[in-house]
Amino acid sequence: MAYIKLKNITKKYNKKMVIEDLNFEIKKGSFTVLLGPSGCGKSTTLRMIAGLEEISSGQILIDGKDISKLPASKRGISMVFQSYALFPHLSVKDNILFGLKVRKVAKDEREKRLKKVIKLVGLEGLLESKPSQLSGGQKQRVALARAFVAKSKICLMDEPLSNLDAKLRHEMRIEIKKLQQQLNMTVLYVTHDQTEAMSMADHIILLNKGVIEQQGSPKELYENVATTFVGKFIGTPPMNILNIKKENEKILINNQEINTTYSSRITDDICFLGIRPEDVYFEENNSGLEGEIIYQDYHGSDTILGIQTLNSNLDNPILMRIQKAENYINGDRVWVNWSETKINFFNSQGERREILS
Ligand SMILES: Nc1ncnc2c1ncn2[C@@H]1O[C@H](COP(=O)(O)OP(=O)(O)OP(=O)(O)O)[C@@H](O)[C@H]1O
Repeated sequence: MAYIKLKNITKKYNKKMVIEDLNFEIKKGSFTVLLGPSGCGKSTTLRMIAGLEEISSGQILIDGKDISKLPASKRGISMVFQSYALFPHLSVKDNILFGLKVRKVAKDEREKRLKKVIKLVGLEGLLESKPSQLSGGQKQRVALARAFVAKSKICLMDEPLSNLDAKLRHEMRIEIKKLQQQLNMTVLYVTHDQTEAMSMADHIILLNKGVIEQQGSPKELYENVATTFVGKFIGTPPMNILNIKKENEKILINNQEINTTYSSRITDDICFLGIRPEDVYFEENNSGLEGEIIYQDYHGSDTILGIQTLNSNLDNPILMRIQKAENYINGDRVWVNWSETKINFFNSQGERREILS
């Protein structure tokens, strides 16, 4: 059963529609990530659930109860912000306990919870420090401790790791996920970073311009792409989206004629072919699509090659991921292909079309 439910949520700022008829459900104890490009309405959605922003229409239900009109303090939700939102003049301890003091939680109980949470997030020895004396990672731990000490069942996190360096961000991802499981919290986490979403989420809701493009587990979004937008958004590097069209019974991909077994099934509405970089391979016998290597992006265990196909004025090269790239140099003429079972087809609107099954 849904624990948090958004029903027909609309949000307008003045006359500008930012969220339009948004519906989704979140399961109790799950880690859900609201993902999408900058400006798509993620923070607005989170802030409406928290009660920091009014909804224009619709309903927000928690455990079956409509909380749309409840003030933020009565919703039983804690929140962690990108900017940490710590009080600079208060110590770590007082920052963490601030909310409990406001709510007049007894001193004994406060101390008990503080001890537990400090151990949980690893802030021992820093209780008397001021935020200005802490690193970014330590400040974020204080913000997490403050959210956890409230013992709310729901925690909303708005890009909490964006201000940290790559290594720390990676460590904190694992820690936050671990803490969420230990505390059995329901987390809704906002990010524009798909790698973060893929590594942390049980469930991803991918937003585009205020509407849901696709939702599901990370695996579902990677392997069962609903639209070209999802293909281009999920995956490092993203899915290759190539032009495909039928002309006099011939199939042209990026303006090159290619032999396929599926040509009879290509209908006029099919406009794009999607293929993951790991599914692209070199064709030894000079068949497939012809192109030129234009860049090599070395990652140690593998290399991403960018291949510009001939006769195409497209900006985007075909990306392929290979294990050993030392035999290739930029400017090499190559032929690439892919297994037909790995192809995704899309119509002119970018929606997936099943034609091979
Ligand atoms: N207070 C406001 N007044 C007017 N427009 C706003 C306000 N807050 C947000 N918006 C607009 O609403 C849209 C969604 O903003 P929101 O901050 O929710 O996006 P986001 O997906 O969280 O983006 P980011 O990742 O950049 O934070 C944007 O077009 C933004 O300009």
